Amino acid sequence: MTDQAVADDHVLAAELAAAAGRLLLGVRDEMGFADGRALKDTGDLRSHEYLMGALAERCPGDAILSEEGRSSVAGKRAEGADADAAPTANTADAQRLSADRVWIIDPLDGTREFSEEGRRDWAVHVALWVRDGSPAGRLAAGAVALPAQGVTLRTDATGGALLVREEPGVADAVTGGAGSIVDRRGLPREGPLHVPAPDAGKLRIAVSRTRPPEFVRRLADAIEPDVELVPIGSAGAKISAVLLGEVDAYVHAGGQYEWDSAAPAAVALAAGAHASRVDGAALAYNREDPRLPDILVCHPVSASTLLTGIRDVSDALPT
Ligand SMILES: Nc1ncnc2c1ncn2[C@@H]1O[C@H](COP(=O)(O)O)[C@@H](OP(=O)(O)O)[C@H]1O
Ligand SMILES: [Mg+2]
Repeated sequence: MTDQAVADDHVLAAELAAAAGRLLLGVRDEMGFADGRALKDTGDLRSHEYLMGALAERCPGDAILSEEGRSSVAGKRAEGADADAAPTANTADAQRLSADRVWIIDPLDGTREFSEEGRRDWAVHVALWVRDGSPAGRLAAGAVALPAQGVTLRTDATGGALLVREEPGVADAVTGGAGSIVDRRGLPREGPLHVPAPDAGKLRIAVSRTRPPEFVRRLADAIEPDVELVPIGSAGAKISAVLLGEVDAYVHAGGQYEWDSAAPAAVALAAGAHASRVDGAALAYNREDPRLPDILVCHPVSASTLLTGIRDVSDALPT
């Protein structure tokens, strides 16, 4: 076992995220949108089982941390599954914390949006953390599939990031989280992904659709550029929107877990973005406690404005 990602890990992350995404599109087609609860649970669990099985087969020695593999995930039932069958469990904590390679996955990020007809702001996250000799280890590979938008964003073996367009024609014109129309007809099948710089004097900040943190409104008032808050579901879809130039930043605090940001942060860093905690500290993964409650992703030119602005409104930060 190496302590670094090998070239195939980047490809594998993207293949698995995209395949889970296709599975989820099939679940939506099969079940429709009449029973949102059943659709969410079935999507979460079927994608989880697919990814757990595929990773166990392709990387049998690696540890896995999945949102749906926790012992606390109870009461969810996938349609068509054995009612008594519990989700496949994560690697035990003690083993995960001493492992050299840990896959951190969110089988369905933006579960709420997945269950709403017509919404395309939901994602599949597959990230690989490796022990690299440093105390915190590092994210070595990551992929974020946006199945309803027909694209996957991923890291590559050169240290950069790629935008992969799935099945041309699936999503030629797609609706972004804020209802904007994003036309991807001209995109090549695969190309380099670099975070674009914002226009001067203006900053579009993505926030949660359903629980936008109040402090981001305060931040918007406190900083110099003219700020527009753009509600989008899913951490992966929001960070992808930054990397695709649909917004300029994602700011969140008040609660989240490692699986919500590991894969999108890996891609963001590889695409040249700034990605950190809201106090500027590095994002750290494969910790004993998977809570990772806040994050800032933006182009590096906006980082000091946003970090200073956040510090200035820190009395409003959720505790
Ligand atoms: N305050 C909070 N506490 C815990 N998780 C949160 C959270 N705010 C957002 N999240 C998680 O972050 C992801 C993106 O949320 P949002 O769309 O509101 O921005 C969601 O993941 P899941 O959909 O995988 O549960 C959501 O559960
Ligand atoms: Mg999530």
